[in-house]
Order: sequence, then C-alpha cells, then structure tokens
Amino acid sequence: MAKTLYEKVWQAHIIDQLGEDSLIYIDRHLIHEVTSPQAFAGLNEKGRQVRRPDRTIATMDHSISTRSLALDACGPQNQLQLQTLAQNCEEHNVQLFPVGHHKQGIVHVMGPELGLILPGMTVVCGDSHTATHGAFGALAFGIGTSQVEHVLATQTLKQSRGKSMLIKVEGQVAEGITAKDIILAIIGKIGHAGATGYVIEYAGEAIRALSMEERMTICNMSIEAGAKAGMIAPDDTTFAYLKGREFAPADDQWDAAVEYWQSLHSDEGAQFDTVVELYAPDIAPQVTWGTNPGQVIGVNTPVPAPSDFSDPVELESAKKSLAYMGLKPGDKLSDVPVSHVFIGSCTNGRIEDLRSAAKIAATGKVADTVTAIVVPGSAAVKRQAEAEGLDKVFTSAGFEWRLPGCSMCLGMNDDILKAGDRCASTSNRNFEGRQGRGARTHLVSPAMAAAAAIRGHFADVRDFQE
Ligand SMILES: CC(C)[C@H](C(=O)O)[C@@H](O)C(=O)O
Ligand code: SF4
Repeated sequence: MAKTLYEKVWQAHIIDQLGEDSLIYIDRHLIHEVTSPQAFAGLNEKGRQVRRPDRTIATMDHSISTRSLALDACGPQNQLQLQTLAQNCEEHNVQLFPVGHHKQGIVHVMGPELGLILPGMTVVCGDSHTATHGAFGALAFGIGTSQVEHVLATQTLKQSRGKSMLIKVEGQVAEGITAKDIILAIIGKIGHAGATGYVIEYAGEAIRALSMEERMTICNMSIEAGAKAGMIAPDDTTFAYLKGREFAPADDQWDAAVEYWQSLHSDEGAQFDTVVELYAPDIAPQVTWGTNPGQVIGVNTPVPAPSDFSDPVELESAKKSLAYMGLKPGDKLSDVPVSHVFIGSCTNGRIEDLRSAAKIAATGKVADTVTAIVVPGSAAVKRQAEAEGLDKVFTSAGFEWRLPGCSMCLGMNDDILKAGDRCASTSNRNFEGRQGRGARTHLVSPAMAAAAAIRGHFADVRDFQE
C-alpha cells in the first residue's frame, strides 16, 4: 500500500503497541538547560543512568547572555540552571557544548549543522521548535520534561499517531520572497491552530527549490500552526548538505545511507487526511499585525478590521490583538515605526539568513530611532559570517553583532524589551509579552527586519532590490 513519508518513518520506529499508543525508538535526543534539570533530577532520584549518552547531546542557549560569556551574566537563577546542566552532563557522560564552545548554539541550529540529524530519524528535544529537524525528512517533535526523563532513561517514548496533512506550495516565489514569507503565508491561510493534531508534509515546486536552511525555517514554524511535526522529503539538496558533516555517515556507510534515504518520500497515491495548496507567486513579504502568527498580512496590505473576520472567535481575537499591538484598522505598515529589530533565533539565525539581511543592511544605516541586534544562531554561524565579513557590514550600518543564543526571541535572558517597544523580529512567536511584558512583536523575514531597521518603519524589501 502507498505510504506517506510520515508513515514510513513512524512504522520503522515502533517497538511495541500500547493500546492506542505506540512505543517508539528515539534516534536522537537534544537537550538544553531549561527543560532538562527536573528530568535529570528524576533520573537521579530513581538511581537511573542515561540509557544512550551517545545519542544525547546538550547545548546552552536560552538562559545565556549574548553580550558576555560569563554564566552569571543573566543573574544567579540562570547561572544555577546552566551549572546544573553542566553538572548533569558530566555525571551522565552526555556531551555538552557550553557557552564559549566552538560548537555551541541554539539547539535547533547546532544539531543540524553538526550532521546530528539524518533523514528517517526520530528526533526529540524538550523544546517545541524541534519540528525544525523535519527539514531533513526526520520525524522530530518537542516533548515535555517528564518525557525528557523517559527518553533519557529508556531511549523510547510513548506516542499517539498524528493525522497527516500535505501542504503543497506550487510555482516559484517572486524575487525577495523568503522561506519565512512562505511559512507565514501558510499559517495565515490555515490559522495558528489549523494543523492541530497533524504531522505536516511540505511539498511542491517552491519547497523543493529551497536550501536546507530555508527548509528548516519552514519546518521550524510547523508548531505555530499547531502541528505535532513538519517534514520535507529528503533529496539531493539534503544529501549535499549532510555530506562531510561531523556526525553524518562517512566512507562506505555513506552510499548505503543515501540509498535508504532515497526511499523516504510519500509514495504515489499515498493518502493524506487533509491537503492544502498555495500558489508561490501570490506570496508577498509577510508581516504579522497581531499576537499570533496567523494574524499576518502582506507588507502593502492595510491592517484588517475585526469586522473583516466572520468567525466570532477570530473577530474577538483581532480586537484584542489590535489593542495590544497599538494598531488601528486600515493602518499602513509603512507608517508604523519600530523601536527594535532582532535578527536571529532558531527560525532565522542561520548563515543564509544573515547573508540576506546583510544585503539590505549594506544599503544604508540603522535609523536613529531604532536599536538593531544581529544574533548568530550558533558559534559556527558566527565564525562563517565573520569569515565572509558580514559582521562588518552589520556593525558599520549600526547593528550590534552578538554572541550566539536565543536572545531576544523570548524573555529568558538579558535581551528583554520594555512595555510599548515595537520590534521587527525574525523569530517565530508574537504572543503578548513574548519579548518582554507589554512589548509588541512583528514577525518578519531577515531581509524585512533589516529593511525596517534602516527605514525606521516597515518597508517592502522588494524596493531595495537593485
Ligand atoms: C524554553 C522552551 C521550553 C521553549 C519551547 O519549548 O519552545 C522555548 O524554546 C520557546 O521558544 O518558547
Ligand atoms: S530561538 Fe526562540 S524559538 Fe528557538 S529555541 Fe530559542 S527561544 Fe525557542
């Protein structure tokens, strides 16, 4: 019978059937400081060991400063959390990339770049944006702290099977349109809960054309549409990205691996529970106007009115969002001034994101009214960007160039916004208070963020193309 990519990976990992649920084997477990302390405490209490330290890798990312390598730079509580991770990793023989290490980075940036994520794997992390790794044709999803403990102890997890959704993006995007615009347009179409209970497979010409970095941006935000996971079938782009990476198969194992990976696609005639289609040429540069990622418009579209929504829940939500965001129906985004610009995060903190932002940054100077920061997603991204001179492009345009970490994506470190601040952000979440209490977040692509920094308000990145 014809199978979907999801079914293939799912079935290959079932160890046992537990009623409605399955017990599945986990190939890769990524860990960070926020969701692991209680899990390790649970293990220690029960006198258990980590079952497969060789399949477990840890990094420091959320609670660190991007201005200083000191663990206490964000206060004693963060310091304790980071020290606890270091101690747990040492006691349990888990490899850790601490602050300052040349492989450290945001968990969803450092994992793929080391070749830790391969097609067909099951990948978990105590972090909702684990969906990122689906870009490799892996089944990757976020888990809670008690599940982290379960995976540490057993390398297995009890899971229910999700429904399947195919999202096809056909045609080619216009010049200046990025993966971020595609995924925001998708969430705009299906809504921020539109994929609840589903595992998404992204397909179609516009998805095939994307680089691995761009595919990660797409899969990263699957959770923002409510999905359990998002996947893209591996192809030559995937194999070329993986070849030669530290943890990827090498030598005679490589060919055998590629042969298996080539079987990882949805078969002709495979059935999906839901199919959604978008036409890539219709997608404009996207900007969120509200407090969920589905509240999004093209940069030249006026801010909507609550009465534009027929669904009563959406109507109420629009009213609340407009009030929080300090916007009125009909406002033009090009009239909305921003006070901050954040370029970074596991959505858009990879080398291609920095290249595309730098292209725009090179055309001018950060407006006097704007504070703009660029935060590489990992130490490797930072090194690569510096080797290409991107740091100089940013700093001479007036952007701050920081150390790798989650930074302003969420208010867990010293990059916190104040009430009323308005930020053009390349991250993935824009709910109330995400970047600081009372702060307003507009999700955009790296190029759009750089354009906003220079103009001091939202601007159409297509006006910057030579
Ligand atoms: C801190 C962590 C548990 C959280 C997540 O699960 O996503 C964070 O990464 C986020 O983006 O909000
Ligand atoms: S960059 Fe943001 S979304 Fe990604 S893991 Fe860190 S806090 Fe979560």
